[in-house]
Amino acid sequence: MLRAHAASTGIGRVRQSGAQPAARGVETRGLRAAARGAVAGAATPAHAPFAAAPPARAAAAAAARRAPPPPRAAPAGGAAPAPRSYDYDIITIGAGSGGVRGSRFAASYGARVAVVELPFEYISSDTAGGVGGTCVLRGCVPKKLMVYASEYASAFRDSEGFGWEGRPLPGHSWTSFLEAKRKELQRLNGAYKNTLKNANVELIEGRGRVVDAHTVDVDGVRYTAKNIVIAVGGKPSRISIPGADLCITSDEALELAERPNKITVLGAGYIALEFAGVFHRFGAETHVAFRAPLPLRGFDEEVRKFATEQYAATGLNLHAGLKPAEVTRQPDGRFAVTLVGEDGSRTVIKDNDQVLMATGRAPKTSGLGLESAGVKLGKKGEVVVDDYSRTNVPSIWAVGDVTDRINLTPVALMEGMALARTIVKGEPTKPDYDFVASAVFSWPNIATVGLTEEQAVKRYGDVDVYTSSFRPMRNTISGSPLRSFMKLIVDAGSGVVVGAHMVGDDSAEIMQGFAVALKLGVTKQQLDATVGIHPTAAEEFVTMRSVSREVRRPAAVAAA
Ligand SMILES: Cc1cc2nc3c(=O)[nH]c(=O)nc-3n(C[C@H](O)[C@H](O)[C@H](O)COP(=O)(O)OP(=O)(O)OC[C@H]3O[C@@H](n4cnc5c(N)ncnc54)[C@H](O)[C@@H]3O)c2cc1C
Ligand SMILES: NC(=O)c1ccc[n+]([C@@H]2O[C@H](COP(=O)([O-])OP(=O)(O)OC[C@H]3O[C@@H](n4cnc5c(N)ncnc54)[C@H](O)[C@@H]3O)[C@@H](O)[C@H]2O)c1
Repeated sequence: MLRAHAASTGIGRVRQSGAQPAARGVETRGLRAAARGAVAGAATPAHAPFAAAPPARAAAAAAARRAPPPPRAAPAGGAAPAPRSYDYDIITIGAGSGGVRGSRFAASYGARVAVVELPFEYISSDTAGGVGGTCVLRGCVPKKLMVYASEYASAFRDSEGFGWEGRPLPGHSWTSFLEAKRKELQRLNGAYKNTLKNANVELIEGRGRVVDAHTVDVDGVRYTAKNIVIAVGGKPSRISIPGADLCITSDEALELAERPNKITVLGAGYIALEFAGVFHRFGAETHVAFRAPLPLRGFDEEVRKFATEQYAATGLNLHAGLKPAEVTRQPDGRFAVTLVGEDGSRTVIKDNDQVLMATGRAPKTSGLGLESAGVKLGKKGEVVVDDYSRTNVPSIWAVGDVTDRINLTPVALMEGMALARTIVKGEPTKPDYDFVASAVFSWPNIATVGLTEEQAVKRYGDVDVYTSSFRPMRNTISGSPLRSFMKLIVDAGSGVVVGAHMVGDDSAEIMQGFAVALKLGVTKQQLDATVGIHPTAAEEFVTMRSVSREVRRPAAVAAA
């Protein structure tokens, strides 16, 4: 079965069948389902915050476009007197995961919707972006394509143990890969535009800026809307050290004209470890430098330790407990990175072709006009929203990374869909953040759902921990030293599984199914009663019979 990324689903996947283009086929299904919802919504207009007009009105409104409206008094808090009619029911700024999904669903429920997006470029800036957003154009998709490309290198090496001969390894053309990847991104960008068109969402290309509680400016043209949705996502944030401007970010790492021979990655979060894995598998001498004793802050402590051992076993160079101090250009054009330890000691990593700064991302709110419209921003510049994604200005809402809740595509999709229901259908819907699974597509993969052991102990006090570390069957004769690790965390009181974690091949694929089980409240007993699929690594999750650790709260605390 062929699987491809589909415009319709944000990050969903589609079966390719028949002559119908994959993205289209699924979109039709999605829209049909959504259209059914629209009929249901239309039957109860009294509950809706506004009466939705036929989509044709949106086009007419756009055609009758407009000199800037006369200035309105817009006191902070958005309490400006509302005009009698608006160009749109909803204008969304940003056509990424959250913006596209929310707009599409809102339109399917009958709202007049427009979405504003910057023109397409591979590398984003204040003036460039593209329909599809970060995930599709410079995040999940191109990153995963790079991961796939790099995996062949270790697969070729491992195949020798199984009798495949043919040293040296086949050569890799970076240029052909880059071309293929770019073509795919262009296809996806087009598919997403079609998705919007088919859903009757008007696309306005340009840079959006909020003027007041009901007005958006796009490169000098003003549009009014009953509701404004901010879905502008985030951008890489550079730490302020001398030579920061010499570093690349994830945007550029996806677009390098040549494969680096040596690279240093600063930071040890998702992006750092995923790109480190890619370049390392491609054969680059790869260094990862980070401040903490272990990478992947926020992950289960035991998982962090195990993953660190595995990263080291692949030959990745890890530099723990070091702060980046400076990046300089050497006379030969390459780069030197200086790191400083807590004790003031200095480590210099020389001769890097690239230095990747993967030190986090920041909400893209500067210059968006939010403060002058009275919208409250947080410390990182994130838009502060309530449980329904509403800001302190009642007609302005925000979804996705710009709100800095859980910065993942499926979460942005969920928030967009919930918001469409809230605004258009008049059914206040909170996104549900329980048991959001995620994966780090590093070498090896890490996947997780639910609580870490540390969080579980804090929440439940008495916790049973089941762990298993093993050499996967493939690696018994492939020669790869890599092992896998699985961990289940059980609330000892109820027997409910509250956390599942894995380090190893296929862990992202395996964890998706366990996320469903945990979301439904699976107990350890029910996992034990499940028959495994043999021989797989996944079966280990249903065959961990002996408890590795019983963590119990101190008697005094239990008695209190
Ligand atoms: C390298 C990388 C890898 C990632 N990998 C994964 C992964 O594997 N899995 C996962 O779940 N998540 C991943 N993410 C995170 C994921 O990409 C984001 O969580 C997701 O894209 C957030 O969607 P969004 O709608 O909030 O914003 P975005 O997708 O960022 O979309 C925002 C859009 O708004 C546009 N915009 C910004 N300002 C304006 C303006 N003023 N006017 C008009 N348009 C504007 C931008 O051009 C952009 O298209 C990754 C991120 C990165 C950077
Ligand atoms: N596979 C996925 O699902 C995936 C992949 C990539 C990104 N994402 C999302 O994007 C978000 C951003 O990813 P990210 O890796 O950029 O962020 P992150 O928060 O995961 O990691 C940032 C890293 O930079 C370090 N850092 C921050 N400030 C620093 C400083 N001043 N000096 C030195 N180090 C510093 C942090 O300690 C951390 O190691 C993630 O949190 C995740 O939600 C998800």
